[in-house]
Amino acid sequence: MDAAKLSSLRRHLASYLPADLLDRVWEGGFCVQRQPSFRLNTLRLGLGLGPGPGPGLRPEASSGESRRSGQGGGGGQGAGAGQMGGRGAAARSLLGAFASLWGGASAPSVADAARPSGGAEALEAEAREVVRQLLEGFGLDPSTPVEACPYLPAARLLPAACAPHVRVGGPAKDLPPLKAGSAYFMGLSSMLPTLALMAPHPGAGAPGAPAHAPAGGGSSGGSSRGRGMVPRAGAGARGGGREGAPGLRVLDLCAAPGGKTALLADLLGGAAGGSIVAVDARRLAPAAAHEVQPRAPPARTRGLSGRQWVLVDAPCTGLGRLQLLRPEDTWPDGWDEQAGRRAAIRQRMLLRRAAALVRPGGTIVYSTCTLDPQENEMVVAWLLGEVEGIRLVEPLLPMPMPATGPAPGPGATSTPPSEPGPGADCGPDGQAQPGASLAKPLPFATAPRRIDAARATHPATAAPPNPPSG
Ligand SMILES: C[S@@+](CC[C@H](N)C(=O)[O-])C[C@H]1O[C@@H](n2cnc3c(N)ncnc32)[C@H](O)[C@@H]1O
Repeated sequence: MDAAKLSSLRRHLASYLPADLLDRVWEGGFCVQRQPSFRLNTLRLGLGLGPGPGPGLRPEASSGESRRSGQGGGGGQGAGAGQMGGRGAAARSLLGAFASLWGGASAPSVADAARPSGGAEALEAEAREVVRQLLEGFGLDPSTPVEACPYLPAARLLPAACAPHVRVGGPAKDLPPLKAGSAYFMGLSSMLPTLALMAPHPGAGAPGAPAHAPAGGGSSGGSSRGRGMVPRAGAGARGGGREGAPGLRVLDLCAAPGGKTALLADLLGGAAGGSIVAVDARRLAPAAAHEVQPRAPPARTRGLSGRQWVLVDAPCTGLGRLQLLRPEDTWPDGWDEQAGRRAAIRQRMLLRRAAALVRPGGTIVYSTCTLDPQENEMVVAWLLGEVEGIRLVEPLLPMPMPATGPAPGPGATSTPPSEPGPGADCGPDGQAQPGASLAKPLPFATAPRRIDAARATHPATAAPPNPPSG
């Protein structure tokens, strides 16, 4: 990138990032090799395992792994969990809820119940073997402790020492588990959009409460009588599982290359009557659309049929990735001053389409991997002004939601940018930042916004303006 473009990129970032954060983003992007500790914080990676018989790698210790309890205290050891401060108890109970909802040790999920006998053990053994091969491949002691991921039972948090080995396009891709497709690397922030689909939100009623607030009900948040997509902590315990999952139909509107689709399939693998339809403008061989059916339907279906989620993991300028780049990386060569504006037009088109497709009572999650408010807050504010009967809800995530950027514009029916949720503060790629202050929240690169469709008022079917090419 030439000097003129670099300075215009810096001016652009300075228009919405606080100066100290801008410095950190900038340094992280271009001088990362001189700041290895920062890089290590932002590259605390989860290891997803697939394909497997189900989502059930329990967050329990296996040989060489740190032990974690399931319910409640289970969240105490995860990324950033040590910096929960006054929010610690809430965070622990939330993480406990996530763990129990998704197959944690104390509460088998629907998928756990459906898994063929021996499946969990087989997957556990596979996880150990994958971890061993990766650590060996990185030249580390294969008995190095590896933590379970509190948000996804079928994942592991690799030790920070692995970070230098797993950069995009780095040598790790040639290690056997990755070549064989039995594992993939995923930044924790990449899990957030999927978690946001499933997370409860403040004001979510008890199971059995009305599915959603009345149409046009104004802001959500604490006053909402709506119901989260998953039960609250403790609900759906043993023998129950994910009450929100049965009958779920998920449309993954921007699916390629498929990281979040795979995560969704992991998490919903055993849900009765559920399906994921994943589409993308990019053509993937042999076809552009894939339907993923649950692997093993459970014996019985619990209520809440026909729930619908739409995930819009939109194409964007990707400025959040600055943090992850090394000087030799060529990106963001494609960036120019109009890139955000062009991306926003396409994002609006996609969100409008999602709003037309989602059923009343359904949920849209919108996410990007950019820091630019014109592609984030402003796009969501636009949709809220454009479509009646939808509202923004703040999912309770085990990692905080973004709290920066301009408030939504006039006409928006939304909550203001949220306080960070329980958990640790986050860096620009959404990773936990040990030692960062909760009083000064940082933005996410991947910043999922969840929009609930309360009633059947859809935008006109007329297509929005064509997005510019490129
Ligand atoms: C950020 S990527 C999605 C990443 C993906 N969700 C994952 O987790 O692997 C955005 C995707 O949107 C796709 N896209 C762009 N315009 C689109 C459109 N009009 N309809 C559907 N997909 C589109 C791009 O091809 C790209 O694959």
